[in-house]
Amino acid sequence: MEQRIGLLGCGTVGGGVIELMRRRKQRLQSLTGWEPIIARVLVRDVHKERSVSLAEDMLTNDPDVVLGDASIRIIIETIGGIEPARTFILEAIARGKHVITANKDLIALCGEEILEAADAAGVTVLYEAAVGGAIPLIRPLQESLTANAISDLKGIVNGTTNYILSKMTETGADFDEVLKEAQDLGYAESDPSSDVDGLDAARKLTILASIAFYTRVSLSDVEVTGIRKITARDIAYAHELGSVIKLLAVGTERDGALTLHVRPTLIPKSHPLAHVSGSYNALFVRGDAAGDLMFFGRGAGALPTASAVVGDAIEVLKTMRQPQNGGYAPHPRPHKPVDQERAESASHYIRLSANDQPGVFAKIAGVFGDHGVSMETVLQKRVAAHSAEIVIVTHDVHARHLRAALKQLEAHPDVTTIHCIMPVERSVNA
Ligand SMILES: NC(=O)C1=CN([C@@H]2O[C@H](COP(=O)(O)OP(=O)(O)OC[C@H]3O[C@@H](n4cnc5c(N)ncnc54)[C@H](OP(=O)(O)O)[C@@H]3O)[C@@H](O)[C@H]2O)C=CC1
Ligand SMILES: N[C@@H](CC=O)C(=O)O
Ligand code: NA
Repeated sequence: MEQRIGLLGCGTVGGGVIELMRRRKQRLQSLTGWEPIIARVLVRDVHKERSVSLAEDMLTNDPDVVLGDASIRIIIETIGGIEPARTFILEAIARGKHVITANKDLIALCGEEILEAADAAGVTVLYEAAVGGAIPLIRPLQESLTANAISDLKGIVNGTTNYILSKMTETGADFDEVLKEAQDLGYAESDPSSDVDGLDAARKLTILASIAFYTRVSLSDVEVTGIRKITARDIAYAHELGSVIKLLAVGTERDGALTLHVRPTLIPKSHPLAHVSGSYNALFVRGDAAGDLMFFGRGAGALPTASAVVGDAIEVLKTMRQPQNGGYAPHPRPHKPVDQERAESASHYIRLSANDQPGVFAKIAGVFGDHGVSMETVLQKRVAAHSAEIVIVTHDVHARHLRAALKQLEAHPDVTTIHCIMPVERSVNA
């Protein structure tokens, strides 16, 4: 029996969904007992060239044609952003349709509203593609691992920035040029500043942390630093220090309080996350019963993302008579305070420029010493007449002490600029 599906959006991900559903037509039928058909496709511009061939009468730019079609019981949303995606999804739910979405912006910001509406309407909303593209993360966290108290999430969850940093490291390529490549490959968001400024990763951490720590985390709870300030010089210094730079999303729970960060981080080359390159993503999870787990795979791109969307579609088709929600909202969850000050002490990388005169380094070292910050490694290079660039890797230091030392250095007459500050990840064997 046919099961008609409405697709909202037919760009990188939507095109991939159509292609993969065509490829797996027989399997979808035998697995679910339904014959799923993409019946209608909503786009902005019906005349635009598409990556997949579509019958003319499938395409529309009128949302009512899709949402108002009572024979369509499943909606797949691949438009992105908050509006009009939110309104379309809420309308679909109100009309009793199941929803699958790849939209992390929307789930991170309005997940509660959407999943409560779905719960009330008795329909299913799934969003495996929203975090980590092809990597199964949402379902393992909310099903296979729910018996655990999860204490740590740490990973690379943005393909665009990982592609940019990998290419800058491997080929010395220029930031703008590599960003353009990531856009051409379909990895970047429609506004790539979401990727570059760390917001996309923060949205994904919001979703992951809410599920993993069994609470409700807001996007504003996440401290975010993007990769704009990372230059070829930092990448070269990282190399000299036996490390690479990655944009890490980190969430921890200690004694019932959370810390949530997204920031560029120096990672030793011996660390497993150092080898996660290009559009690949990886997530390390620590549970009290399961111990340490590592998830790895393609985090962006048409077919990797479609893999997760179509996987969700199969789940919806299989369970259409037994709605089961995405697990993000339906039950009240304990409130857990976010306390970034509880972050454990960590080693830090600092690159600064200072006057190249006798005694200056001793003064800088003195400021660090006054705040209890001790140095593990120091690199110093003369970059121009009277100007030296100094890279300091500290021993483990609490953020409060480092902030105080840096504040004093910012005002120091011999320090011209503090270019870059990043935490340093310890080697797993350390
Ligand atoms: N690209 C990736 O690797 C991944 C993307 N995602 C998420 O998937 C979603 C889609 O991303 P992606 O496919 O890359 O985006 P694209 O920009 O490639 O595609 C967006 C599609 O939505 C359509 N659209 C945009 N605005 C409207 C509107 N107002 N009304 C109707 N249709 C509209 C566009 O129509 P038209 O074609 O006519 O312009 C286009 O077909 C986003 O939420 C993104 O975050 C998740 C994981 C990975
Ligand atoms: N822009 C995102 C796409 C997938 O979520 C990324 O680069 O990871
Ligand atoms: Na996923």
